[in-house]
Amino acid sequence: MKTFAEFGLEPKVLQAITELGFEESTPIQDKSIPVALTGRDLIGQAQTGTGKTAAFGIPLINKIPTSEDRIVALIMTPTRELAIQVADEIGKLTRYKGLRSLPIYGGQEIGRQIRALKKKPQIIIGTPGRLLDHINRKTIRLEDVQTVVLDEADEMLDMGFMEDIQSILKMVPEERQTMLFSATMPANIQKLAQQFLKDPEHVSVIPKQVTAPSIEQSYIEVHERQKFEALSRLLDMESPELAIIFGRTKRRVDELSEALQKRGYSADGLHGDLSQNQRDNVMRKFRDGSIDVLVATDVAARGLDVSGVTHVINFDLPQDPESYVHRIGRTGRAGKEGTAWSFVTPREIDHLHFIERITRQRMNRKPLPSIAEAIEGKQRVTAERLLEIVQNEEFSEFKAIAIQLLEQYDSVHLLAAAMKLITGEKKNVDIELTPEEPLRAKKRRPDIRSNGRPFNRSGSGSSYGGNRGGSGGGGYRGRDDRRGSYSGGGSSRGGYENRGSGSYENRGGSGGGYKRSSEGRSDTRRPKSPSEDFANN
Ligand SMILES: Nc1ncnc2c1ncn2[C@@H]1O[C@H](COP(=O)(O)OP(=O)(O)OP(=O)(O)O)[C@@H](O)[C@H]1O
Ligand SMILES: [Mg+2]
Repeated sequence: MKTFAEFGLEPKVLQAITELGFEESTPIQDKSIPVALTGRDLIGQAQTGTGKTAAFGIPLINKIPTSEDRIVALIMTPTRELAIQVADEIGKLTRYKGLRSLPIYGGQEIGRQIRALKKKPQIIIGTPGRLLDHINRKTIRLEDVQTVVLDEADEMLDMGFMEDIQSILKMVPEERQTMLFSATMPANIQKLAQQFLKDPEHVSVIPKQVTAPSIEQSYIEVHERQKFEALSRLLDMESPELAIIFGRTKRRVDELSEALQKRGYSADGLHGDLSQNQRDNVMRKFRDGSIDVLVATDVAARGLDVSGVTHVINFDLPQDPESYVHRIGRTGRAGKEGTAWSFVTPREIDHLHFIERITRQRMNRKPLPSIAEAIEGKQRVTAERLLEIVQNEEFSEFKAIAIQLLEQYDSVHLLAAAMKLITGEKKNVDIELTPEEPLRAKKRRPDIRSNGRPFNRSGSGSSYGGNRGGSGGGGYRGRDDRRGSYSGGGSSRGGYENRGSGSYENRGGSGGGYKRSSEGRSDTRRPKSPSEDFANN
């Protein structure tokens, strides 16, 4: 890995990077920053949590002159929360350079955005719907834009933003640099790339598995009606620092977060039907730790970076392997460890294996946590809290009473009673959730080995289309075959580039591949469109 000083960046940008605490570049930064600095178009793919934001943010910021007072850079994201977060990171990176950046997203009062736009930001980070709104009102002009970034490009397509993106990019001069970034690059991205990118360089840092290696992945087979009990035992057993629980629908998220609150967990829900104020509040509480469980639809699956998320739980399995990859990628970020659990109903086992095959990562099968394990987990947390106080806090005002009590009672008895008090009783409330239909495995099983179309890797320097691989090779090999990791084990060539054909991101095309067209989807899939979970972007 390189130090950032080796990229020849402006001192003020370097200073901001140092302040963020980044010592070395991550593999995707290593590969894409030099390419992006030349002004070339770029398609960047790397696992979740490996610093793609800075990979496009740093070169973008580096090239904007401080004297600039027009909008010269545009970053698009699929969700509002992600726009806010990316704007925040860009803000930190421009701190010493003194550029102005502004998030523009649906749900926020437009007048407020118009006032902020009068301060002449050079960088806009927005969701497509609201951006178009401003373009139509002529409160945003894109005729001077020189750099466009589509973060989570595949998700924007999946959400039906293709037309919006087309309309937006028509307003941007053709002489520009365009970059696409995501951890997953399904085949439909080619259409977007062909239309909007010029001879892009493919920068891919993906080892055999597209999921981040630092995430331990397990599943529990449960019946639909056992799920809530399983969840509460799992939370007790594991005692996450922060956890994100994904549910399939908004109703599910509402019911689940309410149920968790009733049982005494500090939880709240996030989905697209909440007002933006509510959404902001929930995210703020989760980021500052005033709640420790975030229950969410896939609106939270992409890009969100909250430090301290130790656990991701798929209360309901996601429909798409991509979604699985992104959901679990909310943990195990920036080289940290993470744990992902998925609940699978007996009828969904095939679907789980399908996800395993596509992601080339086997999940460990685990039994339903027992009541004893749940209790043990809670006791462990109590003991930790107690020791924390013993070691780090002042409690001398309690000593007199402690001595008095010890004269009358046995110390083990006393301590056990105190622990019982701290742990608290589990609130015994009956919980009933509306059952969700099981997901069904695809009718036509895609065989990822027979449809190999390797990406051109970084350095080969050409676009999609050429370089088609044959079939065979590169099949699923199980979890012991991990190669290459974020924390830098193994060289990037050996680790990331020598996959056989048939890799995850190259499905699609004709025959047998994992398709994203509607015919390929199970009919239980809920439509995902801007009007659904991501309303009013
Ligand atoms: N060079 C670096 N050194 C240390 N930490 C870094 C570095 N670059 C980025 N990070 C941190 O890593 C975390 C993940 O970065 P980021 O959100 O950009 O990941 P990502 O690749 O975009 O993930 P996703 O696919 O989930 O969107 C952030 O907290 C970021 O500040
Ligand atoms: Mg990201």
